[in-house]
Amino acid sequence: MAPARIEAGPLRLVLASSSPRRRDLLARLGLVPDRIASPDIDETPLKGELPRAYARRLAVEKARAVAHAPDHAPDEVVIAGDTSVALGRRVLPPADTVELQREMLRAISGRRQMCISSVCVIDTAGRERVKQVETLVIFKSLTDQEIEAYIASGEGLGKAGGYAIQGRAEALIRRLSGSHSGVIGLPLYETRALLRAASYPLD
Ligand SMILES: Cc1cn([C@H]2C[C@H](O)[C@@H](COP(=O)(O)OP(=O)(O)OP(=O)(O)O)O2)c(=O)[nH]c1=O
Repeated sequence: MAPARIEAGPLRLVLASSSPRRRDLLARLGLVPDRIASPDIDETPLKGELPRAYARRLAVEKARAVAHAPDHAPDEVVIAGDTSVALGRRVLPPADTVELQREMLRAISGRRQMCISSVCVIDTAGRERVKQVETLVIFKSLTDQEIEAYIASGEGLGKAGGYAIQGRAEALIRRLSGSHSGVIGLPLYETRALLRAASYPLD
């Protein structure tokens, strides 16, 4: 008698992110995570760490933190991301205060900045795959009045670089080249490719 074939059950998707934006971006791929986990990792850049390496490391560490946690199940595919804003060699931190936000908006005004978005997917065999996309963002030269009006909107507070492209900031952006979804938090093209490579069913 032929041995019974063990059918693999459906895979479960775990979003390793506390960001509601990443959940919304997954929805644009028709996906609803089976579980959402908040990775608790130290996001301090290493000494001398450049923005690309930083964004990549954070996406991987967030995914690993969830994939290696005791409540991780063998049928779970884990996805995590990181979005960092780089001005030259400098990673711009989240705008935790209005003062810091003002300082960053002045610094990025009229200058080229790179939004680096990394995605890491860990499949059920524990294999890690990472993709990174860089998006060039150039704001117009901002007047003090424009900066204060933007700050007063409250939109960019807490966000990397002090702005959120998904709101009114886009009206101040002269040029964007790369991945719009990547700037918000999860580049859809790369995310789809990584999930497919991890055998997660996607059209
Ligand atoms: C530049 C930019 C950043 N952001 C946000 C997304 C994130 O809050 C932040 C980047 O921080 P992340 O560390 O990538 O994400 P997070 O801290 O929100 O969530 P988690 O670590 O749990 O996955 O900047 C925007 O929403 N829009 C933008 O245009």
